[in-house]
Amino acid sequence: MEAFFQENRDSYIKQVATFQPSQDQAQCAGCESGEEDTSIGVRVRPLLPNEIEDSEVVGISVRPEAGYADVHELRRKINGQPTLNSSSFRLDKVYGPDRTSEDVYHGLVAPLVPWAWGGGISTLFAYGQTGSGKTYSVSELERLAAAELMNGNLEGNRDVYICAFELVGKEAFDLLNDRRKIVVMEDAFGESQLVGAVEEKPSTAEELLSHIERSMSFRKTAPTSKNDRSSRSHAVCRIRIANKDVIDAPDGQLFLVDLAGSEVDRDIKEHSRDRMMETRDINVSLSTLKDCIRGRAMWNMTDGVAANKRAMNVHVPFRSSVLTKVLKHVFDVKGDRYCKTTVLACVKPNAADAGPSKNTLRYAELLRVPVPKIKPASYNVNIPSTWSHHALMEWIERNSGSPTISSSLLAPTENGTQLCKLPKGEFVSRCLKTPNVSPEHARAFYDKLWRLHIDSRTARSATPSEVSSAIASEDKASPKPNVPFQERLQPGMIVRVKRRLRTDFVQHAMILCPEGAFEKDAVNREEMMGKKRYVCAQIFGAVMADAYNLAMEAKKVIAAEDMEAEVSMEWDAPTRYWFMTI
Ligand SMILES: Nc1ncnc2c1ncn2[C@@H]1O[C@H](COP(=O)(O)OP(=O)(O)OP(=O)(O)O)[C@@H](O)[C@H]1O
Repeated sequence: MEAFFQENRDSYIKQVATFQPSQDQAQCAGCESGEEDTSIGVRVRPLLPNEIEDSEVVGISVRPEAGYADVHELRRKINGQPTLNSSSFRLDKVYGPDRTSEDVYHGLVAPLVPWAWGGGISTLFAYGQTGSGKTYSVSELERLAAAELMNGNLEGNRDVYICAFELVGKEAFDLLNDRRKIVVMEDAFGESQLVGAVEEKPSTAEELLSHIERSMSFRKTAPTSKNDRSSRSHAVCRIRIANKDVIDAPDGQLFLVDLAGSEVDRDIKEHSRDRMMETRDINVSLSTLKDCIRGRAMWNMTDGVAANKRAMNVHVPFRSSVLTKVLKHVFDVKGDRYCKTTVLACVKPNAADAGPSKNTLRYAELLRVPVPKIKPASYNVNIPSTWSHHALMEWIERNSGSPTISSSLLAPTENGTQLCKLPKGEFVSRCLKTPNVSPEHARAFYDKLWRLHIDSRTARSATPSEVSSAIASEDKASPKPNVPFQERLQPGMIVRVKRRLRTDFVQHAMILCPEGAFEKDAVNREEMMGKKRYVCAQIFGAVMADAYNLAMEAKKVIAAEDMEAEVSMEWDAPTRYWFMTI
């Protein structure tokens, strides 16, 4: 085949230069977009000086406006004549050899940084054939992301932490600590932890970059037939961002993952047994990763509604490889945090590598989950995902308590779905921009919207009357607002206890009955003591922020004078916790 290619080289170059896509592809430009939280792009690197010296031929062309990359192969017809066989692949973003890393960053990667800064989880994966430019691209993109994170243009006070590790087979090694072995474990809350990993806390972009560069120098490399310094591991750089303004907000996380290069069978024939096993492990984990990214994108697309038949068929096998286990929170559909994921497929431009490039692009195309053309659901006051920007503004103005949270500061452009996806830290920070809004108020309002959203998702299969009655009961006004608090005390009421009685955990209690209610002389006893006392069940703070446990077994007698205010809490069946309402 090599001889056949060389004989027809000039004709091949001419045909590639005059390649015309089919009419329907040319017209398809912009008609279909991928799932908005997952974007897939491709970068074709330029021919390298040594490849130009060897007179290698370019076999990939790009059509960035239409979103296509075309791979051209020379085939022999049955009559022995050469013919051009072109395969076209559609992606969200396409970058040709003349595009810079800055172009790739601004077009594809930039949204990940503010998302993580606001408390969300963002992940960039770069994958492709060995020698296709993954490490080159990821290190450039890391440099640009580090500059944006640390240049002080992003709003709010944050602490930035970095850790870097590589995954080789089933093992993990710390790239910031002399490649010491670390252990990936799932903790009691089901979160993946890196036991023994060193985390650095840089305070400038230069410091952050120097940690990234140091980690790269420890990475395991080996020569392959396509790259003298091929990375034989998946390198993961995790930048954790702690919100100093909203202490209990979950940390934002930015993962930058440079995946090990995939090799095709013909390139691994010369490998030793160990190298063959290593390559097999890499290919298996890449295949699992594909299933996970695609499964998660499909789940997001269905908005997690289990009643939806499509969602029930979604399987995300994140436990099948160490790589996806480490990134569990990105793929676990039971997690309650929205994630942004970007995949950069890297390909070589060489005609000789058309086969592997087609594999990379086919894989990339598979990750794209086209958005089905569904008629948007009509507006429903109880379903935030149906709210337009205007309806959302009105809802915020009416339901955010006192003082009213400014809707234009909280949701300047968002609609209901977008606001529900906003990470908690970002939501609370935006609320705090309204003067006199306290962090507790902001958090309670976040919980109110989130609960409405969860209720609307779980109750979509219920009848409309069931849904509206469940939600209406949440917004009930206090029945006797003008009667003094001490005179309204009654069983079932939740109260805040005065500071002097509080322990670290107990600030609230539910009144069960007057003290001695079951004794014959109950009334006399109350009169004798001259003050009302109640048997109360204590309410403890739960592990989740703003959540509480009612401990019926932990009873305490509390005098009415030691109770300072009524507190409104709601029972949340899905989480089995009590939550404070406004
Ligand atoms: N966009 C680009 N512009 C210029 N040179 C590039 C570009 N992308 C990659 N290169 C060069 O191509 C070579 C291979 O790139 P790199 O090592 O990043 O490949 P890789 O995909 O990470 O390979 P492996 O999987 O084997 O580690 C390097 O010499 C790199 O400098």
